[in-house]
Amino acid sequence: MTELLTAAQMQAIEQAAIASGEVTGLELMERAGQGVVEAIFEEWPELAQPVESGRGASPSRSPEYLGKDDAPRRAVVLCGPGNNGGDGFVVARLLKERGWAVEVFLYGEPEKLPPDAKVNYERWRESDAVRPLCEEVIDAGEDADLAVDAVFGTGLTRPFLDHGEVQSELNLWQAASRRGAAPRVVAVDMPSGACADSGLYLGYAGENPFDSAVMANFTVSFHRAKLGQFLSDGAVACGKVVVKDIGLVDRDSPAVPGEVVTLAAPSAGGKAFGHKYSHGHALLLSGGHGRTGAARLAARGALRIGAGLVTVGSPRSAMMENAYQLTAIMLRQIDGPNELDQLLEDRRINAVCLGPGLGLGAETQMLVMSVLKQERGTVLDADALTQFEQNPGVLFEALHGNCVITPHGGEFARLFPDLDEKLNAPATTGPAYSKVDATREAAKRAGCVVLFKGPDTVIAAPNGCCSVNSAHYQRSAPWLATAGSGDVLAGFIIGLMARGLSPMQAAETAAYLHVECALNFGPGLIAEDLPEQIPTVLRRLDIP
Ligand SMILES: NC(=O)C1=CN([C@@H]2O[C@H](COP(=O)(O)OP(=O)(O)OC[C@H]3O[C@@H](n4cnc5c(N)ncnc54)[C@H](O)[C@@H]3O)[C@@H](O)[C@H]2O)[C@@H](O)CC1
Ligand SMILES: [K+]
Repeated sequence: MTELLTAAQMQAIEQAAIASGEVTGLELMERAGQGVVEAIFEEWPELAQPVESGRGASPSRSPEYLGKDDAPRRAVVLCGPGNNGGDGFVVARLLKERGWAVEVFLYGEPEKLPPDAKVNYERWRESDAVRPLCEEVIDAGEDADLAVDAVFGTGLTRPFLDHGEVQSELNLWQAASRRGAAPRVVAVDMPSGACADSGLYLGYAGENPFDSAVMANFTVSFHRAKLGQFLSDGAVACGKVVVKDIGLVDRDSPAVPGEVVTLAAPSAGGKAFGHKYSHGHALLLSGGHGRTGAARLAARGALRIGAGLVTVGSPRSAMMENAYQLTAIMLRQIDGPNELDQLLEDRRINAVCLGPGLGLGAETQMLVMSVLKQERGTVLDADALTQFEQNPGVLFEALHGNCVITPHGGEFARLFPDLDEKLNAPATTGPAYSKVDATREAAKRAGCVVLFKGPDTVIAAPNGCCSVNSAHYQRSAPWLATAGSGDVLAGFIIGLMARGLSPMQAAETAAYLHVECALNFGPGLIAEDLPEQIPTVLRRLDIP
């Protein structure tokens, strides 16, 4: 797991390091600029060679040593009014020291630059010009190898909509550069205009920022990745995230609590020992005739992920339909809450999932209430959530600490309309309200773990623990958005809860493995394929 930082957390770490006397702001800025340059050449080693050379040119050669056929590499560097701009001046200088031809543009007034950025501005000005940020960037950049976006980083507080034509040009370059037809775009810390906490582009009310805002081929961040690089638009706009160490140490800062982590491969698992009952018994409730597939998908997920026993509880109308299609999974007839209560007298059934395909109506509400009374491991998904659209408070009162609810965007809006409104309101000031903020508030209100689905799945517990399961960058699996995939996720969670994982651990592990299953299968995936990937995925991750 890696910690993701908000802008405030990063600033607190930086300030503490400077206050301790270990390092100065100027040194940090120099390391940040060095980190960017290092990352550029690691990502694109060919840029270390002068144009047309290819004869073993040294990356550190200065222009006077270029061969007669060699032309220097060219960059445009766009600097902003804060320390992100300061990093940009360092990058410009270091590239120039490597023999590059560099043109620098500044958004803002030089005399207002913060002290460290001003020092680096002046160092650059000793030998070179700085032009105000203007459309000429486009002409200057068209034949360049590289465009460096150092306009705004973690300090963005309001929309950056000025110079829209320059931003959309950077946007076009990052797309065209993949075909080798334009300069590559590197963002320093964040693509400018996107909020480092929420990933939202500020000021794009109802518009698609991906048409016109800055997008990068890759983004170089410092010390730790930022939340906004994994959430919402930010997870698309960064292109890829490289984190460079600038010599800071983590410190607990009571002023800015709230650690959020990205999930890594789980070590939990271990079905190596024990009786089938010691791995728990999960019950999943099926919908009626014609609506049974969702529960079976979830049940298959629960069994594959290692629940000792899995039972589908089915109404009479769907018994035959379920019986034809279940083998290792057991089947019990359950008509209504009384029969459910009777079955749950068997205390070995330690985890219950309901919602997928269950249908809407009074009976669903009674079944949910009946299960919640039992305080057993419970996962509520789909219809079991939508059922409470009119009276979410009733659900929140009944939920307890041994539950996980797994809303997608629509279900989240039904249960938490005010949080959804805040999340989807046009972001105009930074740091903007994020999916992490919304999920944390939801978990507190619901009194249980909330797993808010999406390519940026956020999981939060009522105590504030929070993680992001990102299906972006090297874990991008767009084919996971397929019918029934959420049912399998609910099944994975309940299977792990049956095996004794805590609700938070179960939700995190299931979410991680769900994406791994999709990656393992690849395009063409349908929900039925997901549980079948579990054996390979567990073997690959060395989970016995
Ligand atoms: N925090 C750290 O530890 C380090 C930070 N560094 C760099 O410093 C950056 C943060 O610097 P800053 O806090 O100065 O923030 P930024 O450089 O992101 O810019 C913020 C400045 O611009 C103003 N501003 C915000 N939105 C604006 C808008 N839309 N239009 C006009 N002005 C606007 C703010 O009032 C502030 O003065 C990081 O992203 C990183 O690149 C690095 O130098 C190294 C270490
Ligand atoms: K930037």
